Amino acid sequence: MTAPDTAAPASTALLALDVGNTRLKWALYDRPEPGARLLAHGVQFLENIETLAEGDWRALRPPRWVLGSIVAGAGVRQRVEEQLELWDAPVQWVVPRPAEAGLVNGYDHPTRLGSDRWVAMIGARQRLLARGEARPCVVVMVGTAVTVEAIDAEGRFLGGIILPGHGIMLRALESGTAGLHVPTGEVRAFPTNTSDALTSGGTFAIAGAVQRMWDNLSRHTGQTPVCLMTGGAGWKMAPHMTVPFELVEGLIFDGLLAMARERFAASMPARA
Ligand SMILES: Nc1ncnc2c1ncn2[C@@H]1O[C@H](COP(=O)(O)OP(=O)(O)OP(=O)(O)O)[C@@H](O)[C@H]1O
Ligand SMILES: CC(C)(CO)[C@@H](O)C(=O)NCCC(=O)O
Ligand SMILES: [K+]
Repeated sequence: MTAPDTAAPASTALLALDVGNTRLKWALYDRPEPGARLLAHGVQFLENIETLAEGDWRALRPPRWVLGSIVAGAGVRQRVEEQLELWDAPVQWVVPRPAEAGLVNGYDHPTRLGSDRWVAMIGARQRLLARGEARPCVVVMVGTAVTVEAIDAEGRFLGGIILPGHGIMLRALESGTAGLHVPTGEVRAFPTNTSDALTSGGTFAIAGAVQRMWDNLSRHTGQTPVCLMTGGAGWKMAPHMTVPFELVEGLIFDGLLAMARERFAASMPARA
């Protein structure tokens, strides 16, 4: 049986959420699969989540599905879910699995891996496969915290590192020492003042960590890895990286779309 042409089309929109340590990022797509059209997107500090339903989300096309990554705690999750009551769509929060969307999870306890890390890696793997490059890959996310992951050519997540983001590093130094309270400086090869020394130190710590994981993965696989870097502060790191890399926007959203295809595409109305 086919529905009459005159019936209003059911929404096939997907709301994708990336609830980080500091901010919530959201994106509304016209359908739940890679290549979907982006209808609207935005970002809100976690303190301001309460404004979403009455504000940014008020006039949106109602999503049929909501799929999210969240690394913030239960309190934040509860507050996001309250805003989502605006629509009927139930929310699915990603919990990392032993394997999904072409990626195998090598974590000792797969569900303890941060969902943002899992989703970004799925996004990275899909991106490489889409262009026929099944190569080892280093995935870098630069945000409140920094993560650097290693994936082999077969799509096995071998392991990764977590380090403080640039902001946390500098705040830790400020609060842990007596005399370090200075404005942001410049990245210099040989810093000669405190501001430059701090800013360069944080930047080199991140660039050096990426170099180290890239070396580990090269040695382990005997191949030259691809390095994909994402996150709001990725562009700040870009001039200072020591391995070849690509800056890619929204790996988390790429990953959420790939997962949405596996979870929801079967319940999409057939296209004419
Ligand atoms: N020069 C810099 N180099 C690298 N990182 C920086 C620099 N300046 C700021 N940052 C980092 O960028 C972060 C902001 O990045 P981003 O916008 O991705 O974070 P966020 O969305 O707030 O994080 P989350 O996703 O964890 O909520 C800051 O917390 C800080 O640690
Ligand atoms: C490491 C962060 C904070 C990065 O956002 C997040 O992925 C997280 O809280 N992870 C849980 C611990 C883990 O990934 O081992
Ligand atoms: K994040």
